[in-house]
Amino acid sequence: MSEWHIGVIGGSGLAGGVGLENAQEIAVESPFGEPSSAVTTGTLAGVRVTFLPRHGIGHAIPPASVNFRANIDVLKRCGVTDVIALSAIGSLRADMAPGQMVVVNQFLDRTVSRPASFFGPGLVAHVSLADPVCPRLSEGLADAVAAEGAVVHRGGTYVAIEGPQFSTRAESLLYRKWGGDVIGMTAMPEARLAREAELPYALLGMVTDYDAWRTHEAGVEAGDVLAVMQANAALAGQVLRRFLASLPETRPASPIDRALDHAIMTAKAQRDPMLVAKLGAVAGRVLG
Ligand SMILES: CSC[C@H]1O[C@H](OP(=O)(O)O)[C@H](O)[C@@H]1O
Ligand SMILES: Nc1ncnc2[nH]cnc12
Repeated sequence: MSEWHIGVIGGSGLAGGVGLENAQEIAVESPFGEPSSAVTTGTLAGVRVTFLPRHGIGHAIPPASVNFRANIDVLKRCGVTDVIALSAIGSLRADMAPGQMVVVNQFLDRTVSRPASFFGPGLVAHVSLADPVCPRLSEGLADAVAAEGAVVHRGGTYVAIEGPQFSTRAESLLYRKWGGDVIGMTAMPEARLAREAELPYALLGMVTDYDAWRTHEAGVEAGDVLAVMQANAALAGQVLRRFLASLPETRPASPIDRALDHAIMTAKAQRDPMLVAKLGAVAGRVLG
């Protein structure tokens, strides 16, 4: 068995899992509350994989109610070393067409109501988010998509909206002016929290629609998104399997494994012991 342990967060249309071998369902508790569901852990292409459906079983959890902290905490507790997030995304560009894949590398965060950090009063930390995704996971995923014969865009800026409504045409046009390439409702604060938990994170987005900026066309409907996702779910599984098969046996260290090295500001004597205890999985490496 390789040293990698990949956490896979499955988005819309992907709650059914990724076909793990020797799969076992485990309900893992988190001090941050209820995760979206129990995790399923098993192997794929000889690599340990732990799967979590972002919106819960049967897509019962809307984007703003996903407990992103609990989800990331639970993956960390399971011993995951790296996270691959799979998402349905709208396109803000003519050349990113439905059915194509985008390996996202930047974010514009417009979410407003979600706890976006594991840290807080009594334990202050500031991680760097300049480069919010892991380059080696991203490159490996993009190579796997290309090897499957699908169109892949290597990089793209994801606008994270609060939802649950899709955007107005004016918002969609504004996000294009801001430099947004794709749009979704879930990658933030997921990516922020993965970084705080020192988990390298990559986001494979499957383009399902053109959002609302093409003013001569009808706006996006959830049914359209799900139809494209259903058509692409098998491809997502094949890409994942190929990506896992491409991983070397040994996992070289990543700088993201040590994202908290210089992040914690609060003096030892001033730290809130309750919060320190809660952060055992996420930040135990640096909290001692
Ligand atoms: C079903 S359309 C909107 C829904 O799809 C995306 O979810 P995910 O990122 O989990 O695949 C989008 O962000 C919305 O939550
Ligand atoms: N156009 C869109 N806006 C927000 N989230 C989405 N998920 C898929 N398509 C989307």
